[in-house]
Amino acid sequence: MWLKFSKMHGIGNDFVVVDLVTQHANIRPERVAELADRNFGIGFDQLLVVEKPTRPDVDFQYRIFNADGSEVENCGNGARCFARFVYDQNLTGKRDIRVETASGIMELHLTDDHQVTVDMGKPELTPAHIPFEANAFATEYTIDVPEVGIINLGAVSMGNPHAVIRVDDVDTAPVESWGPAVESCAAFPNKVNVGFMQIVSPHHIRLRVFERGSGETLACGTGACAAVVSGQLRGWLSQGVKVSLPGGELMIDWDGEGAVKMTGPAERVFEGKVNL
Ligand SMILES: N[C@@H](CCC[C@H](N)C(=O)O)C(=O)O
Repeated sequence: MWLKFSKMHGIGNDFVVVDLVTQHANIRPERVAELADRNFGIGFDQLLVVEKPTRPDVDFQYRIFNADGSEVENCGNGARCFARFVYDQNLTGKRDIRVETASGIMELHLTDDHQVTVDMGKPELTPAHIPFEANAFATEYTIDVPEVGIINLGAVSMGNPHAVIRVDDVDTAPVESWGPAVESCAAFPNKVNVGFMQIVSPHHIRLRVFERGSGETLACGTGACAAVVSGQLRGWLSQGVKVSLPGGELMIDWDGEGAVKMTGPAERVFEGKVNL
């Protein structure tokens, strides 16, 4: 069955977005992986699915599939595109939208200046909840990664798991080699997204992210939030941080205790029809 979709991106992290409120389909992981292929499919980092909510206090259910077909808990850049999509497609008239994800409730706000601010919720730092193999919380952990060696990292969940590694220069960071090795190391039983963070100043970082299930992307919203949380906890950053990613910039605000706020753009590229 042919379904309408929108191709969108949030600073280069690109998505196919499908409305399953007014259309019907079963999502099959192997079909998602075929469509994500940049030569033989449409090409995308994640497939975002809009569904009816399962509870009365939210507007939609938001489901996320990585390029390898795995369903995951959260996607920050996707959340901004989700808000733009449901508003532009007239699925809602609200500019403040509540969605349920596999990791909890998110609040999305379409601003007057064509940006989207997302309340990403509180970061989860308890190792067992990330999940990460450690006896107790620490702002920094030292682990031995096969093929890499002993490295220091921060571990944070923004609904999905992130490792944050500080580097001197993101341009020369070993993203292609360390990324997959850390992603699949035993310390993260559900695998992990791997961020490489360069501190420019207490209010500015540069970041590259090797995403679990998708590889390096031009931007990762949850990765930007995790990097800022980790950088603040490790004493390198102050509240209110500009994050420069290969595809553009995000503003991340965290008061050190509560929810993380992320602000950035969301763009529609084209529309099409696909057989899911
Ligand atoms: N691009 C996303 C994150 C998508 C999910 C991630 N690859 C995972 O497996 O957790 C973002 O902008 O946050």
